[in-house]
Amino acid sequence: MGNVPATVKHCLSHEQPWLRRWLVEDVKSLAAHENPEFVKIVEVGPRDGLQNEKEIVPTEVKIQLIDKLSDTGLSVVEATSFVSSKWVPQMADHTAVLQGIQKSPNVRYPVLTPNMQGFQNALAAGATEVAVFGSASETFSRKNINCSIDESMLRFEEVINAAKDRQIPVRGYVSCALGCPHEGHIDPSKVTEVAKRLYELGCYEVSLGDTIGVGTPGSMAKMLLSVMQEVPCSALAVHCHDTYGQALANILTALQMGVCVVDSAVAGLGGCPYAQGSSGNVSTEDVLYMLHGMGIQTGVDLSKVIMAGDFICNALNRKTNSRVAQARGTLL
Ligand SMILES: CC(C)(COP(=O)([O-])OP(=O)([O-])OC[C@H]1O[C@@H](n2cnc3c(N)ncnc32)[C@H](O)[C@@H]1OP(=O)([O-])[O-])[C@@H](O)C(=O)NCCC(=O)NCCSC(=O)C[C@@](C)(O)CC(=O)[O-]
Repeated sequence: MGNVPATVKHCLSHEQPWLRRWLVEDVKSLAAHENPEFVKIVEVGPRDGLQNEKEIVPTEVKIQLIDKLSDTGLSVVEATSFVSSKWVPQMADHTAVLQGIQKSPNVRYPVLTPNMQGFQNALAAGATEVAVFGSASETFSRKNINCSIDESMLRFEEVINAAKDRQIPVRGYVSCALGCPHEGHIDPSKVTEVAKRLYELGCYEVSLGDTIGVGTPGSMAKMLLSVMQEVPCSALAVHCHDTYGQALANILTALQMGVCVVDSAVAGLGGCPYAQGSSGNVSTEDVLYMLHGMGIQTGVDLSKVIMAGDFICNALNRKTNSRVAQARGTLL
């Protein structure tokens, strides 16, 4: 058991028979996953990072932010949301943003589409990749997208089928994967069920969201162990908010379990409009610093991301949430 990740040892110490059986069978392949060589970063700052801003951010600022991020080596920059402007006024300029950016051939620009109306608007604006977003919590689903989990799956199925016809890749999100602002604890089996449904409907990647940043390496490991029984690890991403300061530890746990895709936001911007009290996403700068320090490649230039972070923080008149950006110049 010498090579077994610490998180797994911790789980073993809990003596759960199902977990023990699973671990005995699979622990070798799990250990072999330690430290992936390459991690794909999905930059969600322009969408998840800005959607909760009280003051409307000028469209030109959003465009400049995305253009700066496109020049950092990032391969995915989530650009905006085709949701109702009554629900999320900050994303009302989705079409202007998507059409105003300088699209780099090396970068993909997914946009959120909760239903067919959003999908059609996104297509008309020139979107070439979309994302549907579900939840493992019934209450959060109703508050966020105004329908039950089952109803959301019917909407997503329509979007995914329409996207398949046009060969448009669809990413899926599962919110509240480690806790819900309304229901509290969410059972890993519920996360697994929703993730599996999204994957089986045709999402090429399912991002597991700690929407309110309450997870710990313990709950992340338990949740992933459950989800990985139904969805291949290669199709999973983690999306951590940093409310309780656990995001990097949770990401490290996911990496040790074989996850190779991490969502993050430049300058640690963010928060969900339907998850009061949740703080920003883990900052891209801090994730990059950790990954590069572990010898993991990302293809992303940290100093350029820091500059993009400076730009948006100046525009918002805000101090960065990135610890790496704060430390720069004092320690390096
Ligand atoms: C999903 C809806 C649209 C349903 O909203 P609804 O009100 O239930 O929709 P409806 O079908 O009943 O239609 C009502 C009105 O909305 C319009 N409408 C209907 N659909 C659209 C659309 N796509 N775009 C623009 N308008 C739309 C529709 O045209 C109609 O307009 P009206 O006739 O009243 O003038 C709404 O609830 C909504 O926009 N919610 C916002 C959800 C959101 O953006 N949440 C934040 C992102 S999720 C997140 O941050 C979590 C994540 C992904 O980051 C991961 C994590 O951290 O966990």
